[in-house]
Amino acid sequence: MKIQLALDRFTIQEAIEIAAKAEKAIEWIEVGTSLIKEFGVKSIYDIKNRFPDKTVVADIKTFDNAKYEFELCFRAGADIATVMGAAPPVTLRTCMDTAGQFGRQVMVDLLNTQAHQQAEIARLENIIVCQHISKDQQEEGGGGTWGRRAASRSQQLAVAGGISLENLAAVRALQPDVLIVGSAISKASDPLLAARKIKETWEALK
Ligand SMILES: O=C(CO)[C@H](O)[C@H](O)COP(=O)(O)O
Repeated sequence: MKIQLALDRFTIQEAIEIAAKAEKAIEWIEVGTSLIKEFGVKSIYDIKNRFPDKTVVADIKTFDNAKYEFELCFRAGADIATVMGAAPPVTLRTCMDTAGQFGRQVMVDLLNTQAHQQAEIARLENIIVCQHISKDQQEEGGGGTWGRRAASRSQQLAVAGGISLENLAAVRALQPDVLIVGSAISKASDPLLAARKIKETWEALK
């Protein structure tokens, strides 16, 4: 299991400082959608530049204009960029093609996808699918559940949305490859300790 630290609603400098604190206990760093919207692809560039050995995920949540947006992310140094699974099939194909040209990867966010879209996505090879309970669903309270692992063995499963020590057992049952954790680490008084506790608890749940 890898931890992807999601950095949202910070300045670039704050995001770098939090990632630096948690660095030893996380594998992937997500440049959150909010950072990309507020500061542009400079946020991706600065974070990859500071953490060249980490896998950097640009959570751009592409829905259209896939080639342009994915090229922006990859040229800025992202190893992985995200696309919404509810986007038109041509957009998903273009993301896959663009990632292939750069030797990078695609994460497909299943938020609000319909069954027929999930079935199409399950056929894609070598992607990361993300089961995601959105911020709005979290804030509304109790809305949304994480789905199950897709059929394709070449796909990795990531799970996101309000993950904390309290719901780790439920998340563990989904057998994800990647745990996307934001606030539970980034808002903790000691982000390194918070990330380590998640890892230890995860191991203890085996
Ligand atoms: O994609 C996201 C928001 O759109 C975040 O990465 C995700 O929600 C993780 O943050 P948190 O653990 O605070 O929910």
